[in-house]
Amino acid sequence: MGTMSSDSALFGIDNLPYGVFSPRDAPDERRVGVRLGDRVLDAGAAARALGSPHADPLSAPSLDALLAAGRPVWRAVRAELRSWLGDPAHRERVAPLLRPLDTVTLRLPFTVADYVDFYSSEHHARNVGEIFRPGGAALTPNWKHLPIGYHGRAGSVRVSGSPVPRPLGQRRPAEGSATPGFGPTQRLDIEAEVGFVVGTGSTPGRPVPLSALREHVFGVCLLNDWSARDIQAWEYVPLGPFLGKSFATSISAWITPLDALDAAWTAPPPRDVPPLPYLDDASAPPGALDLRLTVLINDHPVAHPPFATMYWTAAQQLAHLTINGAHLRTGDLFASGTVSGAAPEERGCLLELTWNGERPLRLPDGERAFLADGDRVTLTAWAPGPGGQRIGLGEVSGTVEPTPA
Ligand SMILES: O=C(O)/C=C/C(=O)CC(=O)CC(=O)O
Ligand SMILES: [Ca+2]
Ligand SMILES: [Mg+2]
Repeated sequence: MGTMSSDSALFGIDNLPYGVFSPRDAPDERRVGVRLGDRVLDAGAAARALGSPHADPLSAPSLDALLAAGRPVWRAVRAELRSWLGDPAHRERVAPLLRPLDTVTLRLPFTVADYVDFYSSEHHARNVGEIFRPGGAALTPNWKHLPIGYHGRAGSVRVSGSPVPRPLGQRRPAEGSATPGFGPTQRLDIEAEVGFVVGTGSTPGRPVPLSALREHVFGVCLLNDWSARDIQAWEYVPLGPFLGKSFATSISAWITPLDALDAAWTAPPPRDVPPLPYLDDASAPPGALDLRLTVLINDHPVAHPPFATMYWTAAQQLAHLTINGAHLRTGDLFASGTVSGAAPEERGCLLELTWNGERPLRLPDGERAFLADGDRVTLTAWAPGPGGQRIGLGEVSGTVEPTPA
């Protein structure tokens, strides 16, 4: 485990992210857990021991019931957890229900309903435009009018620590050949992103306004949208990413409730093109989140993407996702898009960091244009919390395995 994630200062009483764990000696069980420092509270057992009215959702084998319960319950449960874990009066009953993190296995914490991936970093979009469409406009004409996205494959979302086999696929025919290349991807990449987890669904036909974000979104996770650039570059015209991004998407095991991120809201970049009214956040409260990401390859930091620089916010993404009448369901996951800042060391994928392989990264264990088999990629992040503390967002990691024989 990375040293940052074991820093108990990042997971204090003002954080309390949710996950699902199996005790090491009972791998088939699934229990809702709440992280405090380097320990995990068996939340269902605590709720039963302390006579909580919310013992049912907390005793479920996933976060699904808690997500569906809605914001008043999310807030009530958080207040209870703060009291159980912070008030000395409860210490004796709660202490035996806190387990060291290294005695549990963390699981995918909720059932992923629909998965959407946005493309909301202007820096990323400009860089990728220059790399993939040289000579064309870096931004497509629609870019500043709507948050571009694509529907991904919910079933390929996996929890941190799950291996990522190198995908197989077609690539552009070699010069002078009429037949596409085929084989394990030669350009396996990462995309450092933030995922938003929907709790409360919405009504079909009723768009969700910007102001309703917090009624629907329960919390955030870290997300790595593993991408095969050679497969993607050949397949994606005209309908967009397909097999180049549907083989694996990894999320962190801990879902940080939005209620833990109150101190992290900040103003998004200036909107130089006024958006249509349903996307216009000029008079809305600050809609960007100040999350500081780090990308590590084999524990070596390679980038520090700043989430606050994203052009389109989560509220705008949700408003756009539903403007045609599409509705939200509990467990929907929407990802921010690759987080890239203005500076070269703030870029959230290897495609940009190495400029499509032209300028390989120098790591302690050799040069990397794209990922090698055996590489372990980790994303971590923190956010400002109350009183100058830091709120840890945990980590999402995955190790690249060779294509199965
Ligand atoms: O501009 C393109 O052709 C491709 C862009 C991406 O691959 C980025 C993507 O998946 C969305 C994102 O994560 O920002
Ligand atoms: Ca992506
Ligand atoms: Mg994906």
